[in-house]
Amino acid sequence: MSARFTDTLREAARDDWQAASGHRFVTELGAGTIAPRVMARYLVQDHRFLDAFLALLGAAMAGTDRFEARLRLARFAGAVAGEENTYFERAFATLGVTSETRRTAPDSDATAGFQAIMREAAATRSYAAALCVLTVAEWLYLDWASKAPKPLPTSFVHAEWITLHDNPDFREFVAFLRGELDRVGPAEAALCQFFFGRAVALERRFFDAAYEGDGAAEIGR
Ligand SMILES: Cc1ncc(C[n+]2csc(CCO)c2C)c(N)n1
Repeated sequence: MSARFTDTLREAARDDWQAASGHRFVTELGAGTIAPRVMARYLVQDHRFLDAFLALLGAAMAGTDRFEARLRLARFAGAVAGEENTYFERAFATLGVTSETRRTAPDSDATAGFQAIMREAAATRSYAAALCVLTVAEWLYLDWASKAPKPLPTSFVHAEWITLHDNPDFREFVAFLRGELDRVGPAEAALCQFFFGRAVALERRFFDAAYEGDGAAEIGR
């Protein structure tokens, strides 16, 4: 039996995939030992990621050839715009991240890189290219979150960031994205490799960035 197209893409990006899904950030999050300033720095950047992510979801919604897929993407967009946003607000309040910090902290290179690749994927007007970046962002998060140790850490800031990415709805959405990419990707295989591989490398860098920048502008001091 031949491998699924999405398995082939992941295999080609294996080093970065494993480095990201087994990252120090993931281990410390699961153990509940992550430094509050690291978590704060990560979430400030991730909230910006979410904005470009929704724009990319819109591009996929516009680009798909199937009504069923458009509905599924639209439902997900609604869920993201609702629930996850309240997580960020509650987490920022608990971590003492002010609106001033959220506004003025500069984009990390990884954040800028993600915003660029999401814009680039949207600009190709290729449903497959948009799906590649979306699939990496969801599937890689499901991968590490589903391997988190139980019981979950006691703080909602940690536990909810895990359960947001490891629950039946999310699992089903990843399965949907992979199915779509398996369906439309092979016709644009080179383009897919290009976007998928770079997106995985950016996920790794995004976690790295949470541990960088302990300079004067550090969040949480
Ligand atoms: C760098 C980074 N990569 C992937 C995700 C995962 N993710 C992005 S948007 C979204 C939908 C709402 O849960 C999910 C799961 C993230 N948060 N940050």
